[in-house]
Amino acid sequence: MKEKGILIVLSGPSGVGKGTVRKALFSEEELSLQYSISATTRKPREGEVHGVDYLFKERVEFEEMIKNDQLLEWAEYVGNYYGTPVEYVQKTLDEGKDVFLEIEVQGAMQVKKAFPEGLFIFLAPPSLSELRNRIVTRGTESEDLIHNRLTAAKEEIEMMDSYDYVVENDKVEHACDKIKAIVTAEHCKRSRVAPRYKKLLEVE
Ligand SMILES: Nc1ncnc2c1ncn2[C@@H]1O[C@H](COP(=O)(O)OP(=O)(O)OP(=O)(O)O)[C@@H](O)[C@H]1O
Ligand SMILES: Nc1nc2c(ncn2[C@@H]2O[C@H](COP(=O)(O)O)[C@@H](O)[C@H]2O)c(=O)[nH]1
Repeated sequence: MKEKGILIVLSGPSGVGKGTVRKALFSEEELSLQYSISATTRKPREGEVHGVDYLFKERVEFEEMIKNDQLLEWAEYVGNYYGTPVEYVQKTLDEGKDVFLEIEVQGAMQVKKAFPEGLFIFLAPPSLSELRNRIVTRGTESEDLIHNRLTAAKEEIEMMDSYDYVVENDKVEHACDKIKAIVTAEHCKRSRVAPRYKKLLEVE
């Protein structure tokens, strides 16, 4: 039977740099990660593309997905729904490929229940003032939404102990190198090489 891929979950407060670090990680060919595109009812930001950044849905469409059990997890975050389509995740893991989810904390905790064997990484900001600075500098959110996201951030940061690893995003390259090392080590830990050696020893 084919060895399953690893389900990698990256969480962290809005603006910490999850998307930026993810893009850096995906340029690392040796990791060969598959990105799970989330569904959301949030309106697209300038430059965001349906089917690339998100599957943009109306609320009724999203609620249909919930009703039809099409989501591995979902959460309401700062007034919008976000969720992970289950079919892609299941199919890709079964093909032996690693799947990468970039999701907030409530959803990550649901995934942990369904996939305790997943690899859970929390990306932390150097400080709350730097977090605020990053959301403001990105320029995608109104002052009200920045306030709401920072309020959610404080609750999210309190949950970081529930993750397997906490990585500080001080510099993108450093955070990326650390996550790469974590994923590589996880592969070594789960490697099928070990049973192969056991078989060799039987022959001896
Ligand atoms: N290490 C870093 N140092 C300085 N700026 C950073 C760093 N990482 C990301 N940024 C910047 O911070 C802003 C937010 O980054 P990004 O959009 O990747 O965050 P996010 O965690 O994916 O946010 P969200 O959850 O809201 O989608 C961007 O302008 C990005 O360029
Ligand atoms: N629980 C889930 N959270 C998700 C999913 N996709 C993205 N997210 C997280 O939502 C917030 C806000 O995202 P934004 O794009 O509006 O800034 C952020 O923390 C994302 O990581 C998902 O499928 N499920």
